[in-house]
Amino acid sequence: MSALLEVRHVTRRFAGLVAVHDVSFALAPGEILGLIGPNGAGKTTLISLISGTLEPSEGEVLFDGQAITRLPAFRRARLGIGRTFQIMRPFPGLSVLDNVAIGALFGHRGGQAQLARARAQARECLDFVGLGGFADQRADELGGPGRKRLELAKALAMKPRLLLCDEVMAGLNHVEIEEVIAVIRKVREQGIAVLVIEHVIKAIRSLSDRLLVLHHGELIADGTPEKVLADATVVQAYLGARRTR
Ligand SMILES: Nc1ncnc2c1ncn2[C@@H]1O[C@H](COP(=O)(O)OP(=O)(O)OP(=O)(O)O)[C@@H](O)[C@H]1O
Repeated sequence: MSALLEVRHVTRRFAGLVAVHDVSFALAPGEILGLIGPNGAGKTTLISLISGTLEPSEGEVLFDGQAITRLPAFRRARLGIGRTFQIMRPFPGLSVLDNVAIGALFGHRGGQAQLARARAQARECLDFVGLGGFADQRADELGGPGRKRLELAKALAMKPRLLLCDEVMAGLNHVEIEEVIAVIRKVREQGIAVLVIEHVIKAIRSLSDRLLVLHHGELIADGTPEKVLADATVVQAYLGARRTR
């Protein structure tokens, strides 16, 4: 199957620091790709280079065969790239529903033109992630697990073809993690490609079709979870220092 996303020899420097160095990979429609690596390895930077909140210093990003390397984030969102943020900042005074409706208004292909329709679409997304019962609550009244789901619902409301998830399971308990895994699997069943950054190894192992490992900004492994998690370089660089929860 041809790639939906292609990252070609992408490098990103911040002054003297090379956060991402010569990274290349491709992602097919409906594929779930896990991205792991130690703190500071460059994972969030890589997602930002794909979503457009950062531009690469070198290299190219292609979406559906089109170069998007220099497109601003809102244009990429309209092409169908949605993301969640590690640091969650819902609009605090707005309801949970309206936080998601904003995504529906500004998302894929210009989004829904009218607020009523955007709200209807937002309601579907809240049901999809299991937050339907919280629609009318203020967003800042949600607890941590609810905010993670809200991030997912906001990204899904933009009707993405590619969903970038930045640590949507961090801080969740085992039951909550299983619930989020089920949501991401349902997302994939709709043919949406998913790139997931996660430190919870057990979750990423069961969820991912393929795993990438970043270390000091370099891609040190790309393959099936079984192969990658048994790789001696990966064990030494990352897993050795962690408990595989
Ligand atoms: N805007 C920035 N300006 C300067 N340095 C940055 C910036 N963003 C990230 N960095 C640096 O780039 C490196 C990679 O950071 P990044 O946040 O991408 O890592 P990460 O793998 O997502 O880490 P974590 O698992 O802790 O979230 C780090 O050394 C970080 O300090």
